[in-house]
Amino acid sequence: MDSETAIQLLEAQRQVWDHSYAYIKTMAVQSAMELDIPGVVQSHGKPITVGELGSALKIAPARTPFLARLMRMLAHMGYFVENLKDGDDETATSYSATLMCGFLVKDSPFNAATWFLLANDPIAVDPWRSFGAWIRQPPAAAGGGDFPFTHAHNGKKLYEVCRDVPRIAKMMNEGIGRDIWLFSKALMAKCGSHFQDLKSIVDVGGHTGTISEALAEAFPGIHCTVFDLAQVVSPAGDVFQEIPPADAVFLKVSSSKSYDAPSHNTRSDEESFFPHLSMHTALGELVKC
Ligand SMILES: C[S@@+](CC[C@H](N)C(=O)[O-])C[C@H]1O[C@@H](n2cnc3c(N)ncnc32)[C@H](O)[C@@H]1O
Repeated sequence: MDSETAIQLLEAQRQVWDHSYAYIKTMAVQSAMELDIPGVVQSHGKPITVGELGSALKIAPARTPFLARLMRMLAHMGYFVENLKDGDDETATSYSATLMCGFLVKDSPFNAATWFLLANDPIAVDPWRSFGAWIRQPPAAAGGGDFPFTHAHNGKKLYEVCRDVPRIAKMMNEGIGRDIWLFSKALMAKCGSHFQDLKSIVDVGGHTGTISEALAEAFPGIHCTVFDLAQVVSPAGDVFQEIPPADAVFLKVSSSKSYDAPSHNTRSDEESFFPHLSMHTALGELVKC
């Protein structure tokens, strides 16, 4: 083997190893949340050393080197800024919180813990586990509903699982609620003026009405209708049956793309796995910022 091939193979192997151990990042975030590390670092008010953090978390000194490794990992992932000290004493390294860290703080209005638990729940992970088995099966008869998700959940789509499993419904409602809170602030800050001439609007898949509340507060003249499924609001409806009349339909489009990347409105990966998202492309966007 020539040296160039050897180096290319080693690099390829490194990437495969990265993927083999990808779960470590997820587990590091989970451990940080369980220990409330983000809350302790943020409330400290200034960079906190690993030693101080260990004391605050009541961790035995013998275990502090493990805490140091966890903190280093979380810093590499973007949750903390690391301030290295000269010398070998890992416990003297200090850390301060980044914007990302705020999403893991318990009392934050945009805390992402529930979403994290949902994303790692067997309900979400099982479709991936059975993907190989599903894709080898002959396609189901026409009529829709043939997805890895439905295959893993006895033919049920995500919102049917939500309707039938209270634990998932609770996590979805809480997770979506926190997500919309932040989104509604960004929406009003970045494109609030798009709504000013409207007399009425219907928020399709509007959950419990957080966006409508923000709209009504900014533009008291707008009549907002929140339109969602029966397990979320009452009166309820199904977007595939009818949408109440209004000057405009508001529909937030989910995308896996970065907020900085140009949007080409293609089917996202999630859309293919979670059939409920197809309603987003079925109706298109009202507001493009
Ligand atoms: C991912 S949440 C999005 C909530 C909010 N619009 C946002 O942008 O954050 C999707 C919402 O669509 C609702 N939904 C799903 N299928 C629906 C349907 N067939 N008709 C009406 N609402 C639906 C769900 O109950 C949920 O509240």
